[in-house]
Amino acid sequence: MSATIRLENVWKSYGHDVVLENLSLEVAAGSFVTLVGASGCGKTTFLKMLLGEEAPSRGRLLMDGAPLPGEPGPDRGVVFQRYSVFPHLTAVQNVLLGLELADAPWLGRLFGAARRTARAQAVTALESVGLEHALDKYPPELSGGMQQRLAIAQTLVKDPRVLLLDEPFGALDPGIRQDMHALIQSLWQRTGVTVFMVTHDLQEGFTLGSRLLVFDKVRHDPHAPEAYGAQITYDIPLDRNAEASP
Ligand SMILES: Nc1ncnc2c1ncn2[C@@H]1O[C@H](COP(=O)(O)OP(=O)(O)OP(=O)(O)O)[C@@H](O)[C@H]1O
Repeated sequence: MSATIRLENVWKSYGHDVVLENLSLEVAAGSFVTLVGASGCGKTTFLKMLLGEEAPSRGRLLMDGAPLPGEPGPDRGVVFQRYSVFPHLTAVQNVLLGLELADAPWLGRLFGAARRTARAQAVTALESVGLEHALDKYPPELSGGMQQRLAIAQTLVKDPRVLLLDEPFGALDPGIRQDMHALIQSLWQRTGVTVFMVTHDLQEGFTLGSRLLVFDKVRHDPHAPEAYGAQITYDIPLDRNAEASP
């Protein structure tokens, strides 16, 4: 089940440095929101707040009407541009670890039948991203695109309600990117998860999602560049039957 996200007058500052100012937004469950904006305007900070890694300085963040948990949890999955996977674990062990940490957070291990079930889930997740032939390979033996597929499987296996993607394809070659676009869209259509994806590629932003948000700093004080933060300057519904239906 995917989640509705609501921001009410959200501000984020680091000390005196205002990064994001007064964001208000309602995102329907099952939306695919792409985020674009100049470097340093706070897109990653926005994702970190949704993840629960950063708290808003002011305002409220709600998931399905309830305050968003103040720490990361399995209901919100994240994939970064790089380094999301553990190099010393095989593909299947990487995915299994995510499940073990979610289900047995203190021990970090499952045993017996629970472990066998978790392993089967991990294999299914790897199959869903096209890595069925690489179950026992280590990340350094995988291409960049395959590593990102692994990172996506590691996140999807926990059946998140919100998927946060921070330039997940930014480091990949154009041909591989096309394959990844097809993959992420089919996963979105199949699961109906609510997606937020940061990208530097405007075309990617326009073609992948169901809604495009542009972040920009519109207020400037030349004597105090840190006094104002970025706002959402464009909120564009894209021509794609809005939400995915799971
Ligand atoms: N933990 C932190 N402490 C202090 N300042 C921070 C912290 N994290 C981010 N910032 C500042 O917040 C601003 C926004 O950073 P953020 O990474 O969110 O931007 P971005 O839009 O994702 O940039 P890019 O597109 O280059 O990845 C930057 O000025 C950054 O220096």
